Amino acid sequence: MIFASPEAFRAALADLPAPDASATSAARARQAQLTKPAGSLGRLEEVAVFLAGWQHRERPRIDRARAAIFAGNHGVTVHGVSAFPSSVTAQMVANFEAGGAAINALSDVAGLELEVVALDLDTPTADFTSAPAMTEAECLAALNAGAATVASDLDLLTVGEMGIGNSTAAAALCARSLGRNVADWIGPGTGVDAEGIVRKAEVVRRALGFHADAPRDAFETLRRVGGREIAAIAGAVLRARQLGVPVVLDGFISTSAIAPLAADNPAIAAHCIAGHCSAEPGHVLLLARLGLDPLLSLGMRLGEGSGAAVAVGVIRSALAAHDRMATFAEAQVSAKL
Ligand SMILES: O=C(O)c1ccc[n+]([C@@H]2O[C@H](COP(=O)([O-])O)[C@@H](O)[C@H]2O)c1
Ligand SMILES: Cc1cc2nc[nH]c2cc1C
Repeated sequence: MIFASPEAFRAALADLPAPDASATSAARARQAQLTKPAGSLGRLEEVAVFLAGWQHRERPRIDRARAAIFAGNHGVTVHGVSAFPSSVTAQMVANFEAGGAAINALSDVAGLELEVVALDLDTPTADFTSAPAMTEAECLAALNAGAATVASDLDLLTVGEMGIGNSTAAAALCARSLGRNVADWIGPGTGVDAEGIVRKAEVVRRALGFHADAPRDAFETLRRVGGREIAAIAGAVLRARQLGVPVVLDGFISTSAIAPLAADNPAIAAHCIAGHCSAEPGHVLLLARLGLDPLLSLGMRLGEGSGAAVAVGVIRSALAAHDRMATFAEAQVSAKL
């Protein structure tokens, strides 16, 4: 067990490593010498410098990268909060294993090792409108399942999830961690209609009321209104930070996993890139609160790490330019007047 107790998780969250300042400045200096007007590769330049800092090298690379996809089931689905039945979670895990899902195609193209972790699908979390979603032991197990997917030799980790009903858990996590009106965090998820959206908001309001007097730290919030796959993402992101592995986040649900962590330590998102901005309406608000500027905005709202995988193509382009371009001196190109 990497996080042996809730206290060990809290201690890790309180003690986040910083990026390597000398690798960051070496990469920035290299960018200034490459054969292009300063800043002309825009965000690609920032991505290369960002990865240099977290990978501790002037020329970051992606030799080994993993897409970790976590699946969990949710007791809150008894309230009719999803357009699909809970059985789809296990069916989609089988589809991931058979190679037929979007993430299979997209992780392959992006050069990512795909690791699918199904978390106790036969035992949904408790209905969090009337009980904590998980016991302490269950939440700890999920955090550790996430942490276990992070190897120290990974150059990059992308995270994703599959869990019918989890857009309601994500909304509850955001509302409890970050405030705002509950309705701001509610959206169609897999495609519920207007009545479904009203129902989801009512469920989240009830859950916030039920847990109002409970402790508000990250572990308790994940345990009370999160889910196993969401806690696993939180554990993976925190473990990646400890090991110096940069992370690409996916959509609203993946990103919601770090909302409670950010409430305790706002620096948690510093090693994360937002791969994309999902069409789920809360995502744009959540990214702004975390200080994350998404790389892509393609109207995607699938989950399962799909947007993060597509963003890896852009990240690879950023690193290829940073690594392979000639400097003004090498190419004998005249510098700016
Ligand atoms: O991540 C997103 O932005 C996202 C937006 C909408 C839906 N999803 C996926 O849809 C499922 C959650 O939707 P729902 O309606 O069952 O709460 C879950 O399996 C997610 O992967 C994911
Ligand atoms: C079919 C299907 C695929 C998914 N992938 C991630 N969430 C999903 C939800 C559904 C319903």
